[in-house]
Amino acid sequence: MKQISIYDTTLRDGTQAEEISLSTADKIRIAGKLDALGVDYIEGGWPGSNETDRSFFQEIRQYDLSHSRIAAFGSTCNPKGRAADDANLRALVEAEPDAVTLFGKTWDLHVTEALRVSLERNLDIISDSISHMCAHAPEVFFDAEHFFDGYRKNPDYALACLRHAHEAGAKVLVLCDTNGGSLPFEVREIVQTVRAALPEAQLGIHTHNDSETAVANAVEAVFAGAVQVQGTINGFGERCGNANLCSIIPNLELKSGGRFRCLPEGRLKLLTSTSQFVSELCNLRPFMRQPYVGKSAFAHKGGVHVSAVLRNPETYEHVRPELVGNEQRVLLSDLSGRSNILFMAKKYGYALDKNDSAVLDLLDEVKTRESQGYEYSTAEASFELMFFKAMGWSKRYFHLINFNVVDSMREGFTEPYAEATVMLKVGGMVEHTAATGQGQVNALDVALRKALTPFYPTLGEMRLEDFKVRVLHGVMRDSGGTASVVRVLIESADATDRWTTVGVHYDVIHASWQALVDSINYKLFKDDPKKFPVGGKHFPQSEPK
Ligand SMILES: CC(=O)SCCNC(=O)CCNC(=O)[C@H](O)C(C)(C)COP(=O)(O)OP(=O)(O)OC[C@H]1O[C@@H](n2cnc3c(N)ncnc32)[C@H](O)[C@@H]1OP(=O)(O)O
Ligand SMILES: CC(=O)C(=O)O
Repeated sequence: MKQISIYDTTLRDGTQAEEISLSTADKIRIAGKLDALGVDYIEGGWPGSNETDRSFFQEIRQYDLSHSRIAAFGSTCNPKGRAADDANLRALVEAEPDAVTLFGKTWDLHVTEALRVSLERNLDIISDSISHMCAHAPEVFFDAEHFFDGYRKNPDYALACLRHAHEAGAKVLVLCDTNGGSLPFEVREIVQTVRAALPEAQLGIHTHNDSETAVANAVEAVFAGAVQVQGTINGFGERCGNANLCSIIPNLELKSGGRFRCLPEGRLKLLTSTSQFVSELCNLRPFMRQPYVGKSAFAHKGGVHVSAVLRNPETYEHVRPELVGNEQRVLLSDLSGRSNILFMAKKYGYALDKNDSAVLDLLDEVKTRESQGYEYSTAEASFELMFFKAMGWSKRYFHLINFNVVDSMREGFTEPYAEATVMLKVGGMVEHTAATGQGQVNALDVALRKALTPFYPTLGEMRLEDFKVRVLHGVMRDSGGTASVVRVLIESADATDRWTTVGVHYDVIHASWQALVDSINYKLFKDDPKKFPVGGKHFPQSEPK
């Protein structure tokens, strides 16, 4: 089995993405996760560029990384001077990394148009910069910027640049598809040609995703002989992004017939949590449809798929989700069949029969409600309540007597004023509370919890995390009128769980009320020690976790 060196550039090229900006503290935390994942190199940034990157290299020295080596990035020296006097190269040395990666021009167009020097002078810049850096850093890699474009236009010159870097001491020559315009067949051919021209050199690959082929290009390069892959977690990076390591690593480890290994034994299963952690710190919502690590990567919605997957996961899953730390999910919707209900039942601890009337009734209810605008693939907590009700759970934690919400503007105030009153019956007592809030829904939420918390103190731990309203243009109110229906999705959380509930109505306040009530009922239900067994004819197989 051949070991492929994984070089992560999330902290450098990843931060060149339009919406990403990381502090030194963020970078340190991500570096810790990458080390735990077991990437070989973590490129921390460009010390000659800014204070955040400089301080990253200072701080990271205080940590004992278990596996990864820290790399610093920069350009070859300024064309007007020599490497020994170059401020950018000095900053790289002062950063004291384990490895330095220098990028240099290999496309003649860039030499004459961007650097504005002769082709000869650029070769001298490469040799001078690499040999200077080799004298000051433990390892030096050469990122051959625009190599594939350069090779297509002027192959002899592009190869001459590589040769100069190699002879000056670069350990790996990394072929970069900087503009992301290459296709896999070209990458394979060019990597093979370079290997034949420089048989003694080690090659790496660094691809961008402008043609949506960055992952395929990197994989092709490895099959053609590249030993190092540069990429980022989640494919974050300049323009359309870099090659996504969350796809490249499992592709190589799981699909090459055992030819390649990228991570230390047992680390592949950390991939999904690493991907989520990096998205979170970059303040980006994880991309659901991301292969391998996305929430939808192993989510089955169509009844035909679910039925087959329950019999044998291989029928609709290219790899087992556990291998990359992900999980199989089954979604409920109007495309569901009885198998979807059976899957959820099993998850909640019930072994039901496909012909059980409760299964048919639940499926019917899901389909009817979905046609009215409810959406259970996201709002699983609302479905869970519906499921347990069908299983015989009849406890009501509270009864609504009435609620009122007002929204008004008052003289002398610039912000609207929202107030809610709620009257409930809880355990035989009538509770009447009022609250103000930032908007009507917030006022309602506060009043509801104020009424209930004395009876159910754990509600104090619950937070409202997200509130989404969507107008459903295709769904009209029952009266046949022209007003559209709105769907409200509320995401709530406590210290251990996160759950989503749904409400649908032509009035946004009523839709919100439904979702709020489900959210509170779900919290009380999940914390209720008396919920099993629920009685009736459907007893759980075992208590679900
Ligand atoms: C393909 C890549 O992703 S490479 C990485 C790109 N990332 C970044 O650019 C982020 C960090 N960059 C920076 O902080 C700044 O651009 C700095 C500090 C590096 C330079 O800033 P400035 O000196 O103000 O120059 P500016 O950014 O306007 O232009 C880039 C300079 O680098 C030079 N340059 C570009 N590539 C190279 C190279 N391989 N070798 C030497 N010089 C180079 C350009 O010719 C230009 O210099 P000039 O204006 O003297 O002709
Ligand atoms: C070096 C680099 O980031 C590139 O060529 O894309």
